[in-house]
Amino acid sequence: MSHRIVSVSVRDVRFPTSLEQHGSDAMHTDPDYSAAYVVLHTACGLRGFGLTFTLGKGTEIVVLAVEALADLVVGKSLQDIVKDFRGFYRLLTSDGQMRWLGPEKGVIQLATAAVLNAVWDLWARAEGKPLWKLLVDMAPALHDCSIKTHLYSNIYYLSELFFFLSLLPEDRMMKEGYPAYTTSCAWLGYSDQQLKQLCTDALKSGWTKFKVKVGANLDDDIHRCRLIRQTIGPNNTLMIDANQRWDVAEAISWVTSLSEFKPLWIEEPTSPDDILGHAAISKALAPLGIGVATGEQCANRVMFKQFLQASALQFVQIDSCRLGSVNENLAVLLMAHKFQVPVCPHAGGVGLCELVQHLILFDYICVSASLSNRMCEYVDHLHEHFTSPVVIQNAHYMPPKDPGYSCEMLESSVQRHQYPEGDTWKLLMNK
Ligand SMILES: C[C@H](O)[C@@H](O)[C@@H](O)[C@H](O)C(=O)O
Ligand SMILES: [Mg+2]
Repeated sequence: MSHRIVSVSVRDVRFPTSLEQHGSDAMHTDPDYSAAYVVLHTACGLRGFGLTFTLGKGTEIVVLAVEALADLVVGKSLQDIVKDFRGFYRLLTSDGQMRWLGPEKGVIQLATAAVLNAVWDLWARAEGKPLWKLLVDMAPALHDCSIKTHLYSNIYYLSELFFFLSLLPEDRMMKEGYPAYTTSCAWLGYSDQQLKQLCTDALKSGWTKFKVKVGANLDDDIHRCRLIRQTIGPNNTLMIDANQRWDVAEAISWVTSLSEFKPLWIEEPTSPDDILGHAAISKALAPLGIGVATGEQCANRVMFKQFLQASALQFVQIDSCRLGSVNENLAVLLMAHKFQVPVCPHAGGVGLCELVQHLILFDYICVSASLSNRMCEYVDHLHEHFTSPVVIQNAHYMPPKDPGYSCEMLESSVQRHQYPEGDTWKLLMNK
């Protein structure tokens, strides 16, 4: 069957999460978790679903960017795309006029991710497999999907690495799942009472690794980290996340002041583009046993290449929507493996957990073959809007079984939350 793409639809779907301060951090104080939600329609009726994660008003710009890319997709058949997937990636990212907007960063890259996520979903559905399984079954052939440009020369030939892929049996993942940590107990806007209650509940459900937002006020951070450390005890894992709030020297002194709470990592301590700044922070914090994690705003593989080359991060946080979909994430997984730096994906938002679980399963089964110092982020928000929501058991992601990339939303949810015409928004605007 040809699976020719006959149309692309994209919708602006927003959830008013800022009302209860879900998702709040030192830089994003009123986040409404949102998605530019893409559906590819094929001549034979099969559909592919994709999205990119955004916040509130930003969504309308990403939607326009997806519409601008749609012409490059309509008329193509899935078979032709996957036969030369690398070429298709380059077609989307190298349009002579739209490339000026990035290249491969910002709004246009988020839009590329939404479209390509939908293509991968379509492919997995056409094969009748969950995406992670499609990737595992074709591991050596993935060479043709990954992005090689700008990775060559001083690092290695990406192609070489594909010959050294491991292939662990899937049984362990099917039985135990992939280890996760939770961020949704400790958003910056939550009260002490909320923090304590959510951590206590999470401990009862088997969570052992917790991330706390910091960066707005040092006294408040000391107070909140103390409260959480006391609640979770000395042996559970704590991470802290500043969402780019500091400059380099400030980051070092602030985190040093929080070192008594024994965080495993400081996430996004400074500008996400400041690679050498991250290297300086990494060096200064290493004696304290605190690593640097970053990636949720790392725009592309070339940035990751330099972070790795400069020893500027100790935890790679890939993102299923910030990078150019599976294609670019594959390149980053392989580079992280080459540098022996653990990958701990960024998730949460709306749909990011659903998407990235596929990539980290592939990483474990085919690339890293290790769980050492590795875990995938989880937040407990908005899963009820998906047709195949993530399954968490005892703080582990259980491998998805349904065909596709798990980001199809319930049509009723999309309609209710579409901005501005959905009922949720009409009600809020009339208040
Ligand atoms: C605005 C968002 O909630 C961010 O705070 C969030 O993605 C965060 O950085 C995270 O690591 O989960
Ligand atoms: Mg973060």
